[in-house]
Amino acid sequence: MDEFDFINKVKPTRNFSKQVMVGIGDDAAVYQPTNSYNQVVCVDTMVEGVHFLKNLSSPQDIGYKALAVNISDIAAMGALPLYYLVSIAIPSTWTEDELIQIYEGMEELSSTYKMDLIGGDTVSTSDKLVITVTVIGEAESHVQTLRNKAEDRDIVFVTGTIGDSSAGLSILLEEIENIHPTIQNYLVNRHKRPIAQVEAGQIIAELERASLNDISDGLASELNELVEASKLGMIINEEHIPVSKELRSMQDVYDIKKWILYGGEDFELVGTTSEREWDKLKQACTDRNITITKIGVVTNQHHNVLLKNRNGQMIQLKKSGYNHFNNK
Ligand SMILES: Nc1ncnc2c1ncn2[C@@H]1O[C@H](COP(=O)(O)OP(=O)(O)OP(=O)(O)O)[C@@H](O)[C@H]1O
Ligand SMILES: Cc1ncc(C[n+]2csc(CCOP(=O)(O)O)c2C)c(N)n1
Ligand SMILES: [Mg+2]
Ligand SMILES: [Mg+2]
Ligand SMILES: [Mg+2]
Repeated sequence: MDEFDFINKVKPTRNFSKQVMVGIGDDAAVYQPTNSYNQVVCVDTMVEGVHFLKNLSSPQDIGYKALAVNISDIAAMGALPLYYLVSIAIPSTWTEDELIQIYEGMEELSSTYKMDLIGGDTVSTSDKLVITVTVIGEAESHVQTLRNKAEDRDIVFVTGTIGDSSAGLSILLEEIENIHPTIQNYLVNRHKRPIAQVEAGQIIAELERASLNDISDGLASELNELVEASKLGMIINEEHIPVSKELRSMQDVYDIKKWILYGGEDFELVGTTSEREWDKLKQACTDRNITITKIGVVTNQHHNVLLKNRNGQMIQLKKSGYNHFNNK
């Protein structure tokens, strides 16, 4: 494979945005930001063996997810994704065709948001494939859906359903078996092709005040990030955490609770807003067919995340979940 030839192959033939002055082909990309918008930038990396296994995910799925997880961070900032850059470290175990398919997976998702690929980097590596995606987005300058914006008595909410991705991973890794094929397909797809909650993020961005986070490391971990940043506490009602009918159907045989609380990679949004604004948020989401659920309340009485379980007992939800250097 030739480095320059490869770059030419992944170079887009056209840009959606007229604000891109220089895309792929020079030392850096140049784009003109929109007046009165803030630029919002994030980067997340996926590593073969850590975030995906080559024999269990297609190259398209890997590309799709590498971009989706970054769009999810942009959504959590109440912003819209515009541009992306891709850095890829390639070992000899990957063919050029497979690499092009990774880009096809990203292109499939980026075209739904009309995002432009404006740059990146291509290097060789000795062992595992590493893909790093940077996404640049924009939000109107008043938007501030930050982790430290929670206040006493806020409603804690979450979009979608929680735990599916992690259960899907357990199926992929053959940690569990004899699951009905329809349920398997649903859960594995939730793991391989997470849907970033951009539209929900846009609705939340228009509230007077909201704290927001996306769920990458697990619900317990992200809730703890919100309370740490806001210097408050939370009481979460376990029975109110939304769980898909597919995951629910497994509860008699498997411990679905560990997937729901600590699994991660749901890429749903979790946040808080005032009681008054909650009704408005719920209605706006319902109108757009977006699932959003109240799961608890913020309190200034302590600095922990407490979970009221099905027996009415309060337990502390620790910040455990996915941690690269200290897992489980
Ligand atoms: N190596 C690093 N150097 C500089 N900043 C970093 C580094 N790693 C993380 N950060 C910053 O730390 C903050 C938290 O990063 P983190 O990766 O935990 O968030 P996240 O992307 O929402 O979570 P996840 O990576 O699980 O999706 C972000 O502001 C991020 O830019
Ligand atoms: C093969 C394989 N083993 C384990 C996992 C689970 N996993 C990996 S990283 C992560 C948290 C988010 O990552 P980050 O914090 O880097 O954004 C999770 C839950 C997986 N996806 N694939
Ligand atoms: Mg990150
Ligand atoms: Mg995040
Ligand atoms: Mg992230």
